[in-house]
Amino acid sequence: MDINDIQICKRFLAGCAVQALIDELRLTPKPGLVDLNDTGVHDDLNVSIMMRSAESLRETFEKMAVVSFNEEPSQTLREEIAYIGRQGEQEMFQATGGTNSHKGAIWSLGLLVSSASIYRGHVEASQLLETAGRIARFEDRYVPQEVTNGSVVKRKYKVNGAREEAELAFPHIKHFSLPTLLSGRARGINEEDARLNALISLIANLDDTCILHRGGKEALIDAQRLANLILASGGVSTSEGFQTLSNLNSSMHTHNASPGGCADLLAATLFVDRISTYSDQVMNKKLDMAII
Ligand SMILES: CC(C)(COP(=O)(O)OP(=O)(O)OC[C@H]1O[C@@H](n2cnc3c(N)ncnc32)[C@H](O[C@H]2O[C@H](COP(=O)(O)OP(=O)(O)OP(=O)(O)O)[C@@H](O)[C@H]2O)[C@@H]1O)[C@@H](O)C(=O)NCCC(=O)NCCS
Ligand SMILES: Nc1ncnc2[nH]cnc12
Repeated sequence: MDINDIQICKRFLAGCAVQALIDELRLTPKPGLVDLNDTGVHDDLNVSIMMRSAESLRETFEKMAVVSFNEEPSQTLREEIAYIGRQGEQEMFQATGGTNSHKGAIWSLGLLVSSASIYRGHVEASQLLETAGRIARFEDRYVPQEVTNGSVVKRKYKVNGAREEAELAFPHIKHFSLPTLLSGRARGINEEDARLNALISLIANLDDTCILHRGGKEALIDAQRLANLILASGGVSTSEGFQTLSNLNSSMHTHNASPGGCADLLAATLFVDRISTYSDQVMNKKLDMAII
């Protein structure tokens, strides 16, 4: 098997993207979000709907990988991916019966799949993020001019949202969630807690338009304060950190708010981690290509 083969590369990258969505979904306990314990603040989503949504996106990510394979970032590529992404949004809505489960993830993971495919799957984290940012900065002339939850709160609260996060090459993944994940592992924390800490580092720092739209500024301030407290107490593995995680969950319920944007960026972080680990292993020739 050879990752330089376009068919293998598309299956590999789409497989990593869908797995990242499933890993995010299964991570438990997450504040306000759907997980294995409960549906958080969501009355129109649950684990099986979100699993269907994640699986429905496999073909979307495969198509994005195919058009990007060995290409250069360009406006044409950006518009091809956006077209495939809009079709993917329709697949998602069909799978969920009309609920928005993964719109932000189609955007962020789609750009990252495209970036990874440009390098045929062999790329380290910072270049993967930089190239995804370069693709995002090209204009999509066909983007629908619609009022979205994100566009409303971005104007109201003068914050950045999903588009700017990507155009800036995912600074919250680069500076917060990925280092938190890697340093947790290096300190010997179990994988679940390292991932939860990565999510908490996003909640502490990101202006999540999903929280702002549902709960307003107060919800975002409360979420960021409690998430910072968890990090200051040493993370979710400490008893104080775990208690504060429970307070953060209660606060999300009080505001009926959910960190959906942070969840998407956690999935994106897990994708970047998987691709860069794979790339390292190939470089060190530790990986048996036949097992991919
Ligand atoms: C550029 C786009 C991402 C569109 O962005 P915009 O901000 O205009 O649109 P939104 O509809 O608000 O979606 C953005 C979603 O991105 C996630 N997100 C939020 N904040 C951030 C952030 N700071 N950084 C990164 N990502 C962020 C978040 O997604 C999650 O939340 C979704 C649920 O949210 P919502 O629909 O608001 O749901 P509810 O609270 O339940 O509201 P109601 O149902 O009550 O109304 C969930 O999907 C999570 O994924 C934001 O929601 C890009 O999508 C775009 O260009 N779109 C145009 C169409 C297109 O071309 N698409 C193809 C692109 S490849
Ligand atoms: N686990 C989750 N729960 C609710 N919304 C989400 N958007 C992305 N992941 C989510």
